[in-house]
Amino acid sequence: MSNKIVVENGVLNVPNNPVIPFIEGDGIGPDIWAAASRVIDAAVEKAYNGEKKIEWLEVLAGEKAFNQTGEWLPQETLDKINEYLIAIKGPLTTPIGGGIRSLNVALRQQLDLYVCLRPVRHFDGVPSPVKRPEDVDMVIFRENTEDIYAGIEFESGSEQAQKIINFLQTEFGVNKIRFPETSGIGVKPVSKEGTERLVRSAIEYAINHKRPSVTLVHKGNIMKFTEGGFKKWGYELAEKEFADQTFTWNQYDAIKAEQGEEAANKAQADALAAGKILVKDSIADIFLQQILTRPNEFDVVATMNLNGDYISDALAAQVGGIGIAPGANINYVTGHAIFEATHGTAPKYAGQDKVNPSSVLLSGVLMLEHLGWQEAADMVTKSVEKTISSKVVTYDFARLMDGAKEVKCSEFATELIKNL
Ligand SMILES: NC(=O)C1=CN([C@@H]2O[C@H](COP(=O)(O)OP(=O)(O)OC[C@H]3O[C@@H](n4cnc5c(N)ncnc54)[C@H](OP(=O)(O)O)[C@@H]3O)[C@@H](O)[C@H]2O)C=CC1
Ligand SMILES: O=C(O)CCC(=O)C(=O)O
Ligand SMILES: [Mg+2]
Repeated sequence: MSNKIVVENGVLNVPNNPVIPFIEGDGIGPDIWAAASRVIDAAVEKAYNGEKKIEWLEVLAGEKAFNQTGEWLPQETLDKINEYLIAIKGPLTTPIGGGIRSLNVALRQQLDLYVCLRPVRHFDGVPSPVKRPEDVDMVIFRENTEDIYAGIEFESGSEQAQKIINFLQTEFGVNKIRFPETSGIGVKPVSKEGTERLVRSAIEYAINHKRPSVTLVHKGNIMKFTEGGFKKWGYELAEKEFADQTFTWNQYDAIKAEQGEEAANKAQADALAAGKILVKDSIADIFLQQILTRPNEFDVVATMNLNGDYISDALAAQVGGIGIAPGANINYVTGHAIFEATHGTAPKYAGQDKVNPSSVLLSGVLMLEHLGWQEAADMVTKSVEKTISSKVVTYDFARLMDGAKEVKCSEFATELIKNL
């Protein structure tokens, strides 16, 4: 039997010995990947008595790729991930202000991994800056291919920036560019198709996981045709494709305008009592306040690329930080997916065997669940809970916990394996 994962009629077919490409990553990547892969392998071995085993295949990206091949993201890496469908990666460095564009973003764009899925929940015993971290249980659906992350930017003073500014001024009468001589220019594409496939995935997830609401987060009051478009298209999609399963605030407003507030309240209450999912929206700035003050009100969150990047780190902080925040980049149509930590390369800790491997490990748990290997996934999750509850933790948690025993990244993995 082939050891390739394939999609057949929209369903993943996973052999017992699937080949899964991995990118080790820059900075802390080698430390956390070594630790996390040991735990994943041990859990799979234990859960299936050796009947299943992942055949890891290293593919290169980032500094390791550049040093070995002269390329930051070799075509062979993209080809292998394309071929084997599912991959996992450590973080990759992106220089600020100049140099290469993000390899992380490039991977998502080139494989069209349009959903960045980032579940955020609290693990018992994890130290948190908020009083009730257990109230945070949200799943972020971040659009992963559009927005200002498309990388269409022109430097201040460049011929391109000047041409665009001149064009805007002469063709469209734009007179609002405050300092036209020295402005850099960025372009923010947000499309109906891009919004629809993201919001569709978020609503399907809410239906499949029995989540009561989907919140569209946007800044549509200011960016009317990009972020405002996202909100409009999101509501339209819910009402068109999920009419029987959802009730939207858009519908609430229409009923209120025609029949008054009482009728709108009743329609919403009836819809929710019938098990429909509430599709609502929130403007991004107040959303960042409300996830802190009343996190109970939010479940599935659908948003654009930049908002999703900010929201995922902010929410991660409420449940213990990015050291424990997992993620996945998925194309639900082709079946391609790359699982990856939410955090970056934390260069100051590179090579110190110090940081928390939980983010990439829990991304591995998402991967195991995606493969249908739920037993192994549950085993890792339970071990993380047990190990943290026993107060054996890496530096990031130890500095916030009384009476904790601080261990290295590799020692934490060994403890996790013991607790499987
Ligand atoms: N998907 C990806 O590959 C991503 C890549 N990046 C890239 O990473 C580089 C560094 O980015 P930076 O903004 O410094 O953000 P990082 O996420 O790399 O690090 C910021 C801080 O977060 C904490 N942290 C990160 N990872 C861990 C971990 N595993 N365990 C414990 N604590 C952790 C550390 O906090 P403390 O100092 O408090 O100990 C660290 O100093 C940049 O080039 C950036 O572009 C960034 C995000 C995602
Ligand atoms: O690609 C990068 O360097 C940063 C990306 C990022 O912060 C994220 O995807 O969360
Ligand atoms: Mg980020």
